[in-house]
Amino acid sequence: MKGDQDVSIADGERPIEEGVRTDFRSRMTYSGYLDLDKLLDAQHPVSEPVHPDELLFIIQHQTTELWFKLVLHELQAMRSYLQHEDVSRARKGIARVKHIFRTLAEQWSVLATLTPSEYSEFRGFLGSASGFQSYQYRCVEFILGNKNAGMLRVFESDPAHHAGLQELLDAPTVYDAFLHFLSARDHDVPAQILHRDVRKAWVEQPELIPVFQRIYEDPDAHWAEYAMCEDLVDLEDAFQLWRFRHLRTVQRTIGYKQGTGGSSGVGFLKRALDLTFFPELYSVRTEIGK
Ligand code: HEM
Ligand SMILES: N[C@@H](CC(=O)c1ccccc1NC=O)C(=O)O
Repeated sequence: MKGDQDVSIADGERPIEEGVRTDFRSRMTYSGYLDLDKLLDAQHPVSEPVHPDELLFIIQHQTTELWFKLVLHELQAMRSYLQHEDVSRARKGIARVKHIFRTLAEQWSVLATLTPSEYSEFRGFLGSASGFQSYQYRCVEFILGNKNAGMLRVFESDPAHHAGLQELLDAPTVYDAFLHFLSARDHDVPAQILHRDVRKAWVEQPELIPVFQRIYEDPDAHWAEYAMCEDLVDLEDAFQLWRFRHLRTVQRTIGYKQGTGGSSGVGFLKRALDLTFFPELYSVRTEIGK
C-alpha cells in the first residue's frame, strides 16, 4: 500500500517523515486555530494556598460548558430542521446531542474521584457560586421545554445572559417544533396545543396520546415520525442520566449540606428527576398493545 512501505521501527523511535511541516511563520497552526492560549489560560483557582484538586473541579465544569455550547447549537439547528420538515438532519442532530449527554454522564466518574475531605478543603472559597447559575444549562433546559420564567432572576445582573434566556423563553421548544412537524404531516395535533403560550413549562396533554398511539401502532405507515419519537426518548434518557449522575456525585461529595446556590442541595436536585420533557411519549407506552 502506498505510503506504508518498509518503514519499520528499529530503534523504538518513530521516524519523523520528510513531509512533516515545521515552519509555521505564515501558516495556520494547531494552537492558533483552536485559540489554545486563551483556552488553556482560563483556569484560575481561587483557593489560597491553591488546592491541588481545584484544577479538576474547574476543568470538569469548563469541559461540560464547552459541550453545552455545542448542545445548544445543535438543538437550535434541530428546531429549525423540524420547522422545515428536514427529518434526516433533525435526526442526525438529536443523535449527536444524545451522544454528548452520554459522554457527559460518563464524565461524572472523573469528578467522583474528588473525596468529601478534599472538596471541603476548598469549597468555602467558591462563595455563592453554583451550577444553578449556569446560563447555558438553563438555555438547554428552556429549549427542551423546561421553561421557568423565575429562573431569569438569577441573571438580572448580567444583561446579555438575561436577554439570551428571555429570547429562548419566548421561542418555541424543540417539542413545539416537533408537534408542528406532525401537524404538517397530517397528524391530528389539536390547534390549542399548536398555539399554546410557548413561555409556559410543558404540561402533559392527554389529547396528544391518541396521536402518538396511531404512530406507534403502525410504525411502517409513519416511519419518520416514529423514529423521531424514539430519538426524542433517547435524548431525554441521556439527559436524565446526566441529572442523575450529578445528583449522585453531589450526594457523595457534600452529603445533605445546603448548596452554595442556596438550595437544599440533594433534595432539590432529586425533584428535577421528576421533570420530563416529553411526557406523552412515555404515557403512550401504557396504551400500546392494550
Ligand atoms: C462536587 C461537585 C458538585 C457539587 C457538590 C454540586 C452541587 C450542586 C448543588 C447542591 C446544586 C443545587 C443548587 C445549589 O444550591 O447550589 C447544584 C446545581 C447545579 N449544578 Fe452542581 N455540583 C457539582 C458539580 C457540578 C458540575 C461539574 C456541573 C457541570 C456544569 C454542575 C452543574 C450544575 C447545574 C447545571 C445545576 C442546576 C441544576 C438544576 O437547576 O436542576 N455541577 N449543584
Ligand atoms: N453548588 C456546589 C458548588 C459547586 O458545585 C459549584 C461552585 C462553583 C461553580 C460551579 C459549581 N458547580 C455546580 O453546582 C456546592 O454546594 O458545593
